[in-house]
Amino acid sequence: MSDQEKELKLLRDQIDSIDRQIHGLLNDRARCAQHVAEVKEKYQGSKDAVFYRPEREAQVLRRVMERNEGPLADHEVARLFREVMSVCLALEKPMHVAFLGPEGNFTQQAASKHFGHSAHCIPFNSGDEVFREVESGGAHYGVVPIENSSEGVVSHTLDLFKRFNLTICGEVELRIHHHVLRADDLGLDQITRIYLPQQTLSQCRSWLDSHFLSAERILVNSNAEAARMAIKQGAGAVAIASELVADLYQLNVVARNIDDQSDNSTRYLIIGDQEVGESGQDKTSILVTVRDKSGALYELLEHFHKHKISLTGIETRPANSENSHSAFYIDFEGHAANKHIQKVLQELQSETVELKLLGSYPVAVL
Ligand SMILES: C=C(O[C@@H]1C=C(C(=O)O)C=C[C@H]1O)C(=O)O
Repeated sequence: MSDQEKELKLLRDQIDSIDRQIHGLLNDRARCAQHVAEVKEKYQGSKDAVFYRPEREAQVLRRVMERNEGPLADHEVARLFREVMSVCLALEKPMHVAFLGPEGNFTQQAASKHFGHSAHCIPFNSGDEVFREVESGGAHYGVVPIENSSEGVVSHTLDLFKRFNLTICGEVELRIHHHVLRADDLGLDQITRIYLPQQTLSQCRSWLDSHFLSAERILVNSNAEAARMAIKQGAGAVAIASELVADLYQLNVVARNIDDQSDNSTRYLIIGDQEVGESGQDKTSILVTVRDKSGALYELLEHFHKHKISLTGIETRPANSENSHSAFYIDFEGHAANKHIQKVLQELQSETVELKLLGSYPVAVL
């Protein structure tokens, strides 16, 4: 055995022994999670037991990142623990998660990022269908896009909260990376047709203008459909889509990260029908309807200012009523169980036409 082989053997023996310990500890953890499930069932009943606890998962992930001393990067260890919790939760109860499809899109990536790969994620054709599936109990949770950093708010998603009585249980932030994909191996040569959905065009327009101004742009319903069309049309056709779509359809990535904003990202909401406890770093979302009058928004926001509560987002939506009312979706820091926040909610309640608490949930960790 050479010196190198001897040194490698010693290190690999060490790795084998560490793997045995990790393996044993993982199964110890899984057994604990099974016991947790038994306790939940014992006290809540097997029909009403709430297995997924977003606040606890956020705390576990935050703690993992805080105590991490490397050499593994914080987000890498957190990603590993995300998957460990995902398999443990699946042992307690396999999670069914509805997402705004089709398969392979960024919302699916957001769902996997949030729930890990042991959750069973099912695509639906519209936000309405996702909400309906969760409301009817067909899925435990749903994942829908709410805001993109370059395109702004997805107002259709916001409006669904008026129609459905579901709560927000969490949020996910996903970095969006678009690539140029094609079936042949011509690289960036001879591109005549580009298949892409409208929102992808909005996010990559400058890059496409400067590289392929003369190529025809054909709008399709999703990045996955763009890939299918690029394959079907063959020579000269490319799709703009994600790495996941490239893998799914076995396409070559011929240009990477063509997003006009290098930090292009989308925020997604996790919807469900449970109240989430405090995690220590939470957000609350409400929908308020007020009578139209000058200074109405000012008066509304005054309450937050008075109690020193930071807003993280506000959107105006038509209130959909014959009276002259305006509706606002407001996100702010803090949990509804907090006395401070309860004060503001009480004040708003007495001054608004309607106040709907959409939920308090942990600030996105990963
Ligand atoms: C184990 C629990 O159930 C689930 C699994 C978790 C985990 O694996 O750490 C954490 C929270 C829950 O989603 C728990 O509630 O503590």
